[in-house]
Amino acid sequence: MNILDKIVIDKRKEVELRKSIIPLFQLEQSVLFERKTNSLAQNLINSKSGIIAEHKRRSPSKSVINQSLNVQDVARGYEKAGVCGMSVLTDGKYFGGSLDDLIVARASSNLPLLRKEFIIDDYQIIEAKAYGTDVILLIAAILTREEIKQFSELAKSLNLDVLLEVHNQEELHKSIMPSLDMLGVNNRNLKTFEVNLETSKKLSKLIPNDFVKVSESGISTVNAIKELQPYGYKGFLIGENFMKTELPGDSAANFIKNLES
Ligand SMILES: O=C(O)c1ccccc1NCC(=O)[C@H](O)[C@H](O)COP(=O)(O)O
Repeated sequence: MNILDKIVIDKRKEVELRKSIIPLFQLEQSVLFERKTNSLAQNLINSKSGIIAEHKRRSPSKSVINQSLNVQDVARGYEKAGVCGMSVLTDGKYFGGSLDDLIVARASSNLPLLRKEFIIDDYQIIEAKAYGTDVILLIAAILTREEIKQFSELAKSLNLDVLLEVHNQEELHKSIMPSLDMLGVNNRNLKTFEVNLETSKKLSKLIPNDFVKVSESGISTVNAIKELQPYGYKGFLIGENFMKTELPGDSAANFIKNLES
């Protein structure tokens, strides 16, 4: 069984447990549920650099990235650096994240926040909104077309942006629909962890121009972004390259300075 299948099996159990602890109606009473959201897609369209910076402590492909930072400092640093949005991993078992990370990031910055999660149930979208998210991620590799439609339409009804992630042509063809805002190409194969930026280049011409194009994973140089921009990419999701440093905000600031110069 590959890691993605394992993550999804664990996630189903986790979500059932969460539902039994905090029922939906209680999530809908959160103060943040009424908050006016910020659009990541709009920020990317208006930006020259298009950086979405991630908070990532560890991952299945890289056991430890950085365990010593606090989310507040990371969020403030990213906002000061001028990123377009922040991605917050909320999975605990495989990435060491939590919904508390999302709350702390929300309290520390006004950036559009992406809940980076393996969404397999409506409940997680309501939860995302209740914890201050602006954007949800849907991963085509773990969802049917019907689920993508159901989840993206629910997210849009809550004024959340939707980033749909694909890794190959088949996933892309299955997923295209009007309820998506951004189409992300993950350069990492989530089943084998192989990373190749050519994936973004290859798939770019198949993505209709109605969607904001985002390239995700394995980006560590300004040159990589300069190579991807002519393919129509407006957003670049970067995790490890910033998080492996002592001051991710400063790394992001230098990166953006070099990109825009
Ligand atoms: O990063 C992993 O090892 C991973 C494994 C299995 C599923 C998802 C995984 N990562 C999630 C992401 O998409 C990345 O955290 C994100 O794109 C940033 O990537 P990077 O800049 O390479 O840290």
